[in-house]
This record gives sequence, C-alpha cells and structure tokens, in this order.
Amino acid sequence: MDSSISTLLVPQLPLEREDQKDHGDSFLHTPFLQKESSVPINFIWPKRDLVVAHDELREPIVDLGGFFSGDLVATQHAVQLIRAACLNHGFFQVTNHGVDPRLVKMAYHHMDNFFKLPASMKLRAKRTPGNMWGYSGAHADRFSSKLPWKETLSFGFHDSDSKPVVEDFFKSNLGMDFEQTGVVYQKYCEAMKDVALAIMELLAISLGVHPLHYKHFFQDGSSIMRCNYYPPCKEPGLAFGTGPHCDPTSLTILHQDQVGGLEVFANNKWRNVRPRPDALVINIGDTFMVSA
Ligand SMILES: C=C1C[C@]23C[C@H]1CC[C@H]2[C@]1(C)CCC[C@@](C)(C(=O)O)[C@H]1[C@@H]3C(=O)O
Ligand SMILES: O=C(O)CCC(=O)C(=O)O
Repeated sequence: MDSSISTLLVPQLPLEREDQKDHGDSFLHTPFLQKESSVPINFIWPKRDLVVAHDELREPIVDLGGFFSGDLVATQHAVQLIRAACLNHGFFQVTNHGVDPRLVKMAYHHMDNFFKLPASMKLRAKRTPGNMWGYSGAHADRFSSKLPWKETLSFGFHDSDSKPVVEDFFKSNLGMDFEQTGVVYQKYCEAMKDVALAIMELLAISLGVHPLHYKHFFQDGSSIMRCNYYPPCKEPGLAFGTGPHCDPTSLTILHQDQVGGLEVFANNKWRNVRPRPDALVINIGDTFMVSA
C-alpha cells in the first residue's frame, strides 16, 4: 500500500479555492472504488506532465539529535545543511526528530484501517463543499479532469487547552469506533507541531534572525493533516497520485512509506526523494519563502 502522512503548518488556514465546485457524488465512481481495469480519461494527465524522474534529489539528511541536546556545534552543522537546502530547492530530511517510531507505526495502522473501509463508511467523513476537512476520493467532487489517483483524509489541528480537536473530528465524523484513531492522530499532530517549531528555530538561525522569531510566530498556528492513500494503478505511466504543485503553506512535514514515488522539481529536473523509515521529509512552502 503506497501512502504518506503529511502535516502542513500554516499561520492561518487557507480559504476555500474559488475554482472548487461540488460535482456531487461523482467521486463515488472513482476507478479504485469501482475496481475498474483501466485508467479513465479524467485521470489521465497530459504527456508533458508525465515525466519520470531517474535521478535522486540528494537532499541533506539533517540529524536533529545534537540540536535537541543543546550541542552548539551540531546545531550549527544542522543550520548549514538546512540553509544550503533552502537556498536550492527547499527540501531536506530530518533524523533523530524525537517522534516515537511506535506513534508513526500506529498512525499508519489506523490509516490503513480507514482506507480499507467500504466506501459507505469512508463517506461518513466526506469532505463537503467549502470545507477543507474530510475524506476525498480523487477530489472528483471538486475537479473534472487531471484527477489525482489517490484517496485523501484531511483534518485540521491547532493547540487547544479546552479540547482535543483531532479526537473530536474522528468521533464526530466517524463515531466512537474511531475514538482511538482520533487519540493516535491527536498525538501525531502534537508531535509534528513540536518538530515544526524546532525546524522554525533552525530556519531562524539560518536566516540570521532571532532564534525564536518564527517559533513564536507559528506557536499559535494551525496545521493541515493529510493522510494520502495511493491505490495500485494498472497504468501508472498515465496518472499522478498527486499532481505537480507547490505547497501554498509554510512548512510541510511528510512521512512516506517505503514504496517511494515522491518527486521534486529541482535544477530543471524531476528528482526522486528516497524514502527513509526513520526520517521525516521537510520542505518550506510558499508562504514561508515569501515571509523569509
Ligand atoms: C493547502 C493545501 C491544498 C492541497 C493540500 C495542501 C497543500 C497542497 C495542495 C495540493 C496537494 C496541491 C495539488 C492539488 C491538490 C488538490 C491535491 O492533489 O490534493 C491540493 C490540495 C487540496 O487542494 O486539497
Ligand atoms: O503524498 C505525498 O508524498 C505528497 C502529497 C502532497 O504533496 C500533499 O498531500 O500535499
């Protein structure tokens, strides 16, 4: 099963895009939900987009262990690797990030269980027009061509002393049977926030501003959690799991499974980002590039 879990830090939640309109329940007819044998025309992308990456991005692998333990030399080394990455393509991977591997494993376990559910169950969390959160099959309720070959479950996170917003999302949309799923993803989102704020401190140092400048700015920020499931495709050369795009957010933290397939356009070529089970893939987004 090819899948990824990404958290996108935003200073404020993006507004619903104007071009999104409700195509009704058309996504009920997505091929992977209907087990059709070929790729329907609305999932086929233009040949100019379907470029296969052969080279690796060779992005820096940044060990955060020294930063977390207060080792100034290791912190400076991490800062230099991050600075070099951000001056180039904005991607790097981090290890010793402090996220419990058992939590990551549980997040995948619950995600696998969700996407294996019958469509009728998944549709209980269906993304509704004007809403960023919920289940989507290929975004077929929003777009009518160049559909991504994926199912996505998205939900929002922000720190709240009064209530665990992620737990509440799962209980209110999917019922008490998903309470434990909500607990796992609440913990996952909280862990990703900690990683994001650590990265923001290193980014600040790399830019020569006060080390806590961005950490304080994003302290009360929100994030978009996205679980992406990419079903097997009989003609993968015709489709995209997720089409070419820039992240309109500030920071993306992605854990990809070991199937691979994440590609980045850098130095005029699409390049593969090698999956590393112990690492998180980090990229700065448009709103950070603008603000930096
Ligand atoms: C704010 C966002 C909108 C998308 C998810 C996040 C960051 C990237 C965006 C997206 C992945 C870009 C490609 C198209 C998209 C529709 C998708 O394939 O999921 C985009 C996401 C979205 O609009 O839901
Ligand atoms: O699933 C991935 O590897 C990337 C997905 C992505 O770019 C997104 O969901 O914003």
